[in-house]
Amino acid sequence: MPAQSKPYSSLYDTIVVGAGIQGSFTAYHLAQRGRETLLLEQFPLPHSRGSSHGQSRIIRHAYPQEHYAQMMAESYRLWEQLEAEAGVSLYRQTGLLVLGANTNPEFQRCCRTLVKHDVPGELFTTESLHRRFPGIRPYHGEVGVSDHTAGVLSADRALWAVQDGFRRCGGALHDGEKVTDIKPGVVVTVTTSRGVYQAKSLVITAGPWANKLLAPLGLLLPFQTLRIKVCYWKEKVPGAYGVSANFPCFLALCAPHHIYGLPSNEYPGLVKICYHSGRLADPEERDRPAEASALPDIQILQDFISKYLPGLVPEPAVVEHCMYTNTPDEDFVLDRHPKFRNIIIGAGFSGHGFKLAPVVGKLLCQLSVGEEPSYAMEPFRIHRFPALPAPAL
Ligand SMILES: Cc1cc2nc3c(=O)[nH]c(=O)nc-3n(C[C@H](O)[C@H](O)[C@H](O)COP(=O)(O)OP(=O)(O)OC[C@H]3O[C@@H](n4cnc5c(N)ncnc54)[C@H](O)[C@@H]3O)c2cc1C
Ligand SMILES: O=C(O)[C@@H]1CCCCN1
Repeated sequence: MPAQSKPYSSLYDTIVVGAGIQGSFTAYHLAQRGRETLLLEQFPLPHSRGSSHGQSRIIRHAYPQEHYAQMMAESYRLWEQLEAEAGVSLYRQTGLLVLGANTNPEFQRCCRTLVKHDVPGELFTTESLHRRFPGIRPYHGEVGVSDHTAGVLSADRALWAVQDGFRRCGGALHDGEKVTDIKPGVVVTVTTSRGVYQAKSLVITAGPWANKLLAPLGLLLPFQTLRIKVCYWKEKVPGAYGVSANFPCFLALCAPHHIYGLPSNEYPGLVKICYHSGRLADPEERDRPAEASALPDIQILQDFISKYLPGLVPEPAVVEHCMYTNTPDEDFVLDRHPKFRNIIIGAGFSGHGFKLAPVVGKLLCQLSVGEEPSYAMEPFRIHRFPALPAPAL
């Protein structure tokens, strides 16, 4: 049994299910407020089966949607606070370049939020873009806008730091302990592979497993769980696309799904470039071989690299895997269960939730303690989905 566990059937203030970045930050905020909190994780930590593992994630102010752009100032502050508390560096500033046609509405919305939030950056014409970033060829005459505040978060290290911070505030983290049953009530009863616990509120942050826990609670959210290929591409001249050469992160606004990249850093000589989509996959069978008709994501990336990034070898050198849990509008779900109001759901982070985890965790903590959330929650409500199945309870 973990050192900090309470006896069988102990009563906690809050139980958080899932120790990915969102559950870990939620638990950290709860413990910082002195709430007795239990964080349960099905796999031994660290693990690479969900969405929060790996070396790197982009952090940026450049968002087309105002509701995310306005959370970023606080998110940067909370990341900085965690770095100071943990005594580790989690963020490296690299800047980010958004590439698109100047008529692209998403590109224009990004430019507007950057101006509105006074984010330092520059606009690039097709010509000035190529002059400033000779490694990029704007193949279809794209223009660019940069966000100088953007950079890379060290994902694995961040996850460890927040879990460590949670424990230092007195929180109990049980890994290798799967939640198998949830009984709603004024006091929620949670059964796991090792015991039974009770809490006044429950937060479900189970990533791609969210619907597996929600279905027995009469709720199926319209999530698509996707397996994403995390591809690294070799530089023809080592370091040419590296952080030390001031190469930025980039986000190319391509149809139907964006392509994004991070400068070479974690694996020297290799640049991370991925497609912002993947094939449908159950997280329990993530690596089951694809059907012949599977998404041609690698070919799409090879084609992009040949056209736009001539200094890279257009063959992936390393391929890793990670899960997205997408909502139809790619906005998160941060809400109470429609029937069981002391059960809070944080899910559907749609491939862009890591940078916002400090604020997401704060909002889920506020919902679970019954406080008014610090931001307008409308974009994240469950009732935005029209055809929810009627709760079977
Ligand atoms: C390839 C890739 C690139 C990305 N790039 C970026 C980026 O650049 N910037 C950015 O901001 N975001 C990015 N994201 C998105 C970000 O990583 C995710 O939004 C975030 O990690 C989601 O975290 P989570 O805690 O919701 O899910 P997870 O990390 O999956 O955590 C859920 C946890 O719940 C546990 N769990 C599930 N069921 C149970 C159960 N029954 N009992 C106990 N535990 C359970 C799981 O084991 C898991 O550990 C990217 C994601 C991927 C996959
Ligand atoms: O959240 C981000 O910044 C990136 C953008 C591109 C897709 C993956 N996530």
